Parts: sequence; structure tokens; C-alpha cells
Amino acid sequence: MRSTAFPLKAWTEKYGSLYGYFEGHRPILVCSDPDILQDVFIKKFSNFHSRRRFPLEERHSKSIHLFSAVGLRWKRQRFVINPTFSSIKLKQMSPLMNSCIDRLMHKLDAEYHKKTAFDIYQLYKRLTMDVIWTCGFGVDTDMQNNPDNPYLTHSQRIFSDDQNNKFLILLALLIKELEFIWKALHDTENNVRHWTRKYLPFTGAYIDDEPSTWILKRVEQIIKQRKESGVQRNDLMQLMLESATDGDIKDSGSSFTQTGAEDVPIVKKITLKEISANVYLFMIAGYETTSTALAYCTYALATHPHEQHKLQESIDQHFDSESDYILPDYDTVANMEYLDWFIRETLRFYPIVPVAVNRESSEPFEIKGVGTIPAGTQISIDMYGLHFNQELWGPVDVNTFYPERFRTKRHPMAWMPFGSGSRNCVGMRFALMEMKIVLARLLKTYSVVKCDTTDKYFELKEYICIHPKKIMVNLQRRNEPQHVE
Ligand code: HEM
Repeated sequence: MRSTAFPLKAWTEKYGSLYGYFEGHRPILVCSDPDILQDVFIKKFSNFHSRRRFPLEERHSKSIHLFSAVGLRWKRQRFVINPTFSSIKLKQMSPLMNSCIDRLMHKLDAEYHKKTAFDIYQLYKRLTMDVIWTCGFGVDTDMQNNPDNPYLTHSQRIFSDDQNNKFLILLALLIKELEFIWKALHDTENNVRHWTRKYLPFTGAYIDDEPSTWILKRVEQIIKQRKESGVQRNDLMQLMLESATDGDIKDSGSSFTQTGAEDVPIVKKITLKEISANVYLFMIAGYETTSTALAYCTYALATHPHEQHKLQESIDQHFDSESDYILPDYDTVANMEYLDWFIRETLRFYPIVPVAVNRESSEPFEIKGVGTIPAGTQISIDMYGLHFNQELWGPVDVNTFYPERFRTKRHPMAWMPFGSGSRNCVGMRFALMEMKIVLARLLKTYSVVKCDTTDKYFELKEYICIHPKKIMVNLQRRNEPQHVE
């Protein structure tokens, strides 16, 4: 898949805050006007409750997850899943999260003692995968110590652009009318791979399982074991299992806007197939995004020593010398205001998945001064256009890294790295808590120091996420006077 966010940025500069383009035969409206976006994402949500369909995405299967579900099926799943990310649940998860961060701190200590520059992004990727398997699904995989761990390697392949289905995705984009053929080819290829490996094990050395199929099969096994063992844990999977039903659920009505559909009482239930699909989704949604966000924060620390120092001082204020050994938890980091601004400013500069933030209209919609757009119109946002709009973010230059700009109240749509409205990122608070605890612990002990190759490897590429190649840095202990390099 080619990059989409970077061309949109260039087109917005050329054509303004609202324009259209075609993907194959499909017209897309691109918007970075915050008032129109507020209508689309918030005020008229009942008309814009779906995202545009990804090529080859199956929307009506029984094992649909929250990201792809539409209409009342999405509403029901979101109703069950929202409370799994409540403050109380997150508080209960922070000790588990800290145990994963302990393992990261050991790795950082080992890197520190080598006294050479290293790629901290790789360590963050293993951490975030460890966190999601531990806090999300109660599985301890030791992946921070073992880079060849299959859970890690398969998830990494989902986000690498060397996937076999690239060509089919391109065909689905260009010739949408024949998508049923591309989808059938895609499914057949996956099944052939899976069954060949299963019944002819020697082929495993030559044929890779399709990574999402591999992960989904493992997830199904984990759910089965959890159900059979009856073990209760404080994790995301447990909370979903508490609302589980073995049977099918018929969501009455297909649209939010059909008469009376809004008033149909939502069943607080989720099927086992949907749980598997959502476990898989949380894993892919929480892994690359959060590790990349941490990577960008670390780059910002290395390249802005003054802001790093300020952040360290503000973090120190939350620990007194008597309680240095106490690990930061949900409440501690929730009160670290400058840390919050620092992360927000980093994500303003480096949004991670702009491609995920879009909506599709289910009814015709009036845009003031433009006219009526028909039902089925897809609206993408140019996140760079919003995040670097001087009128929304001034008076300090938008190209200056300045966390304090978040002290001022801004337009509700000016900052959208987690999307917006009822369909925003359900894992946002989980991700922010994880990032804050990591950064508070990192900066309590170390300063991040830029090295000769930091900028060289900070080369951004987009494949679903916009990510840097590597984050090469040195660490310096805060109680040690001189720089490493
Ligand atoms: C820094 C980390 C993260 C970023 C930048 C991020 C970003 C996003 C964005 C932009 C969306 C689309 C929102 C919209 O359309 O308005 C989204 C949706 C979603 N995210 Fe995240 N995300 C992150 C972490 C997580 C984590 C940790 C989880 C779960 C453990 C998660 C689960 C989801 C789910 C399930 C959706 C779909 C929500 C729905 O359709 O109702 N995300 N995320």
C-alpha cells in the first residue's frame, strides 16, 4: 500500500481544506476544516458511524471486530468493550504493566552499560507486545528477552510492507467492482498455506503461514483454555468473556438512522467469535501504534534537551526521596501535566495512523457553502493540515516543538491522533497510561542523548502506521556528569 498521508499534506497546501480525489473509481473527500470535521465526527455521528472499507475487508462475517463492524453490530460491541478500558480497570492493570516495564528497564540498563548507541524502538516494540499479551490476555510470552518469539515475529509481519497480499489490495483499490474475485483469491491463498503447513509439516520451512491467520488460531486456543480452566484474571479478555454468549446475536436493524433504530435496546453481549476477533484487533491496534508513539517521544527527548530537562524536573516533583522506589501508577502519571503536554505535542508533530481516521456517510449530507454530498461519500482527513494549522495552534510557530501550547484550550478537532467522537480510539487511555509510565520511569533514571546516527535513521515511512526506521540514541544516567558520546 502506498503512503496516503504525505500526498494529502501536499494537496491540502495546493487545493485548500476541502477537495476530492479518486482511488480507482472511488471518490474520496479530503477535509482539514475543523468545523466541517466537528459536524462529521461529532454532531452528525448518526450519519457517519462507519469508516470507509479497507480493500479486502470483510464487514459482515460473524467474526467481525470493533474496527470493521458497522451499524448496530458496532454499537453493541462498543457498548461491551468501552468499560474494559475504564479508569478502574486501568488502575487494576497498572501493576501488570509495571512488571512488563521492569523487563524493559533491565534491557535499558544492559544497553547503558555497553556505552554505545542502540535502537530503542526495537525494545519498545517488544515491550508493547508484552504489555498487550500480559495485560490484555494474561499470556506471558517472554518476548522482551526473545526477539524470535513467534507472537512477536508474526505481529511484526502484519505491519511490514512485504506482505503477499499487497498486489491483491492494489487490485481491490483500482478495480473495486471485481473485489469478490480478489477476496476469493486472497482467502484461497491463505487456506492453501494453512492446510499445506498443517498436513505437510516439512513445507513449514518454505511456506509462511499468513500472519493474521496464525495469530487468530492462537487466540482461539487461548480463549478455549481460559474457558476450560475457569481461571479469572483482571484483564481485557476476562471482561469480554463475562459478556460472552455461545450463540449468535441478531442485531435488529442495519443502520443507526432507520426509524427507531437508535431506540432499540442494545444487548450487552458479545459472541465468542467476536471476542477472538477483538483480541486479535487489540493486539495489532495496540502494538505498533504505542511503540511508535514511544519512539517519537524518545526522538523528541533526544532532539530537545531543554524540554527533556524540564520534563525530568516536573516528573521529579511527583516523587519524594523517601518514596523513590515506589513505581508510578495510574494516579501518579494522571497528575503529570507537563508529561501529558509533551506526549500530545509529540503526537501533533508525528501522528501515527491518519489513514484510520475517516468516515462514510449513510445519508446525503449538506456541507455549508459546498452543497449536498451523496450517501456513501467517504471522508478522509488531512491530519497534517490540522496539526500544522497556525490559526489553530498559534501564536508560537507550529513548526516549533512547544509542549506548553497545550496549556491553551484549542478547537476540539485540532488534535486528532486518536480520532474523535464516539468512534474514537477505544484504547487511547490504555496507550497513554502505558506511555506515561514508561517515560516517567525512563526519565527518572536516564537522560536520552542524541548520537551521530539519530537523524540518519529517523526516516519516516508509511505502511498503515507512519513510523521511523530506527531511533538510535545513547542513555546517560542522570547522576553521572558527562555525556556518553
Ligand atoms: C498511541 C497509540 C494509539 C494510537 C495513536 C491509536 C490510534 C487510533 C486511531 C486514529 C483510531 C481511529 C479512530 C477514529 O476513527 O476516530 C483508532 C481506533 C481504534 N483503536 Fe487505537 N490507537 C492507539 C492505541 C490503541 C490501543 C492500545 C488499543 C487497544 C488495546 C487500540 C484499539 C483501537 C480500537 C479497538 C479501535 C477501533 C474503535 C472503533 O471503531 O470503535 N488502540 N486508534
